[in-house]
Amino acid sequence: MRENRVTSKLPSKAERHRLFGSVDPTPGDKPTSKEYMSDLQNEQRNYLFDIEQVGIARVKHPITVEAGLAPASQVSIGTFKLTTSLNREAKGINMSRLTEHLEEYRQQGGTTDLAQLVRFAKGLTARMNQERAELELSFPWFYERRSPMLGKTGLNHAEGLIRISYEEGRESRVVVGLTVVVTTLCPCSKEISEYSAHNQRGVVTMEAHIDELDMEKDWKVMLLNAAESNASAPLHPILKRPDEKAVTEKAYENPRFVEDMVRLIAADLVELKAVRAFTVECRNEESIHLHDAIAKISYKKPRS
Ligand SMILES: Nc1nc2c(ncn2[C@@H]2O[C@H](COP(=O)(O)OP(=O)(O)OP(=O)(O)O)[C@@H](O)[C@H]2O)c(=O)[nH]1
Repeated sequence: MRENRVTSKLPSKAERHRLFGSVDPTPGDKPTSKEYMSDLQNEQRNYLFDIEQVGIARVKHPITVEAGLAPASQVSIGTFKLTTSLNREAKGINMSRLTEHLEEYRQQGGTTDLAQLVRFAKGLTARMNQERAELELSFPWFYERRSPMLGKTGLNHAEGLIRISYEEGRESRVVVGLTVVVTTLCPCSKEISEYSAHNQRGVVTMEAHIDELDMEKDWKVMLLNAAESNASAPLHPILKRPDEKAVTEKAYENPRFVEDMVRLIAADLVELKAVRAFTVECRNEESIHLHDAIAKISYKKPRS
């Protein structure tokens, strides 16, 4: 194969672009200033159907996360979905206003504070001149975790979720969620074996409809505790041998099926005053199968 070398003086960059197909702008007769441009989105006709949600998704954006566990504040990467309703008389939404709204929120120090995000969703209906708006935000949340015997701190992480639905004149619907990974040890395996018991990572996903924005406790810590305190054992970033012995024995002392996990966590969520309804799912990445074991409970508290 011949040596790959530039054999002559390189053409200028403009000549290179032409060589590769760039052409000059073609003069046209369409308006270039906004006020004279056609505005298809705002054309009013009967477009047959109302649309529940139209907007933008997978919008990556820095977000400040405040927490009841150290670190008290961190900048994380949020993934946003921002949508509004659209009546059948309108052709389209003014989509650029969604990211304009998000940019303003960033400049105001955009956090994951629930009351601020409800105000964000309310502001979206006004800016978009639509009846309903929905915000969905997922983000990794890092929290300090100390090892059980030697107190070695490191960072664990869980996946946070906030979903806010706003409609003028109605109570906002605020749903928070957390996906937490824990250790689960199989009760059947422990019961039937002379020694040992198969255990694995269990992925717990909770979503809770809450009705108190100024909650006295951080909802992330509440959900984290509901998952970890009912597991065979929590996970740690750093474990020295005394720590590893402690978590190994703790898991053996607390065997949990996926069914046990969702029932025990559901009991904790029922006891949480701020929680109005919830779903909890546990998915075990079974260490003795190529498949997972799963279980899910959905629950709605009676109206008090
Ligand atoms: N509604 C709609 N807009 C789209 C779609 N695809 C692209 N766009 C957006 O259209 C936007 C421009 O429309 P508008 O946001 O109404 O822009 P504008 O009318 O100049 O802005 P305003 O003065 O705020 O109304 C661009 O940001 C595009 O992202 C689509 O499928 N539906």
